[in-house]
Amino acid sequence: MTSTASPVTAAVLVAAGRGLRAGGGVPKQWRLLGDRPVAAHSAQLLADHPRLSRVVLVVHPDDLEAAPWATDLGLEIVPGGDSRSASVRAGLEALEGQAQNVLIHDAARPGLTAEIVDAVIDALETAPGAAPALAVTDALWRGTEGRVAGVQARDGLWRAQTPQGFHLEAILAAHRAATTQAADDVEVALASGLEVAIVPGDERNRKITEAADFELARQLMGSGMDIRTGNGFDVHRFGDGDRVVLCGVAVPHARGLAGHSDADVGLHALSDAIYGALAAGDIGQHFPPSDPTWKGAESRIFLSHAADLARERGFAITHLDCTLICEQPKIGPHAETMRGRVAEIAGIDMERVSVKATTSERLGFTGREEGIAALATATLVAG
Ligand SMILES: Nc1ccn([C@@H]2O[C@H](COP(=O)(O)OP(=O)(O)OP(=O)(O)O)[C@@H](O)[C@H]2O)c(=O)n1
Ligand SMILES: C[C@](O)(CO)[C@H](O)COP(=O)(O)O
Repeated sequence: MTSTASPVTAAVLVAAGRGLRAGGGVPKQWRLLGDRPVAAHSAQLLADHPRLSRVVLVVHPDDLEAAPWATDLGLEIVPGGDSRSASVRAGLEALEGQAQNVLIHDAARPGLTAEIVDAVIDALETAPGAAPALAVTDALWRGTEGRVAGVQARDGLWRAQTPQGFHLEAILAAHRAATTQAADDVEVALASGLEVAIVPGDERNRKITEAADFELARQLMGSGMDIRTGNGFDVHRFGDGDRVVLCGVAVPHARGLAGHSDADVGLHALSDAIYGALAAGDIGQHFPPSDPTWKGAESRIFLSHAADLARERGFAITHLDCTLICEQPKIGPHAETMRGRVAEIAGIDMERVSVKATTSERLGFTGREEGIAALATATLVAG
C-alpha cells in the first residue's frame, strides 16, 4: 500500500506597505480593528490553521518592532521591500525548501476565513496556482472627465482576493524571473505560464485600501466600535506672578500658578485624560518632574504628545471636555479662545472641544483661592 502524505503548506503574510491611500499617520495594518491591529486578525487565523506549517510575516524594515504579538503567534518576521512584489519575494525566499505549497496573503485583508484557506489548499492538488475571487456583479463603465464614455461587458470578470496559493518552487521561480511590477502574484504566475484556478472568495475578505474601508471592515466582521474614555484631574497652587496659563491661554490675574512647567492645569488634565483612555500611564510618566528639560515648559508639548500617541495607536480623539474650578479669574470671557487653542494643539475640530468653569461656592482650597483645579474627559474612537 502506498501512502500519499499531504504536501506541506506555508504562508506569507505581506505587511510591509505604507498604507498611504488609507492615511491616518500609521500604516493601516498596524491600526486597531476591534480588539487587535488589522494584521493580527489574518495572522491569528493563519497561525491557528491546522493545514499550515508555518507563517512568515513580511514587515517594512522600519516596522520590525511593530508587531510584538507576532512572536507569541509563532510567526517568523522578514524585512520587506519597496513594492508588494518585492515583499512577497522576500517572504518566498525565506521559505525556500521549507514547504511544497505557499499561500500569499495581504495583511490588509483582516476578514480572511478558514474556508477560503481550505479552498485554496484543496485547489492546489490539481493546479499549480489557486486564488479566491468574486464575480463582478455591478455594471461596468468606462469614464472620461466625469462622463460615461462607454460600457464594459462584465462576463468573465472577477475581483481578485488573497490568499493566492501556489506550488512554492514554481512561484518562487516566477518571482525571480519577473521583470515588471505586478499587481498580484497571480499576474506573476500567469507571466510564467502557470495555470491558476479560481475558488470562491468572500465579501468579508475585502482589502482595506481607503480610510472609509475601516468602517466597512468593522461592519463586515461584526466587530463593534472600540470607544475609550479617560479622565484627568490636576491642581496647581497660586504663587507669584501676574497671569495664569489655562488651556493654553495666558489670562491676566493678580497671581500666577506655581509648578515645574507653565502650570497649565487645564492642559495637564486633558493630557492625562487622553493617556487614561489609552491606558498609557500619566503625564508624570512621560514627562518626569525630576527632568530639568521640562522646567518652565509650555504644556502644549504634553497635550500634543498625548494626541500624537492616540493617533499612533489608531485612535481618533472625538471629544475633549475640560472643567476649570476656580473663583478667580473668570473663565467665561476666555472660554472660546481656550477651546480654539486646545483644538489646535490636539489637532481636532473646535466643535469637539468643550472648556467650561465652575466655582466651588467658596468651599475648599479652590474656594479659599489657594489654587486652581481642572477636571477633564477624553473620548477616543479606534479606526
Ligand atoms: N512594499 C509593500 C507594499 C505593500 N505590501 C503589502 O501588500 C498588501 C496590499 O497592498 P496595498 O493595499 O497596496 O498596501 P499599501 O502599499 O500599504 O497601500 P498604499 O498603496 O495605499 O500605500 C498590504 O498588506 C501591504 O502591507 C507590502 O508588503 N510591501
Ligand atoms: C493583491 C491584491 O490584493 C489583489 O486584489 C491587490 O492587487 C494589491 O493591492 P493594490 O491596491 O492593487 O496595490
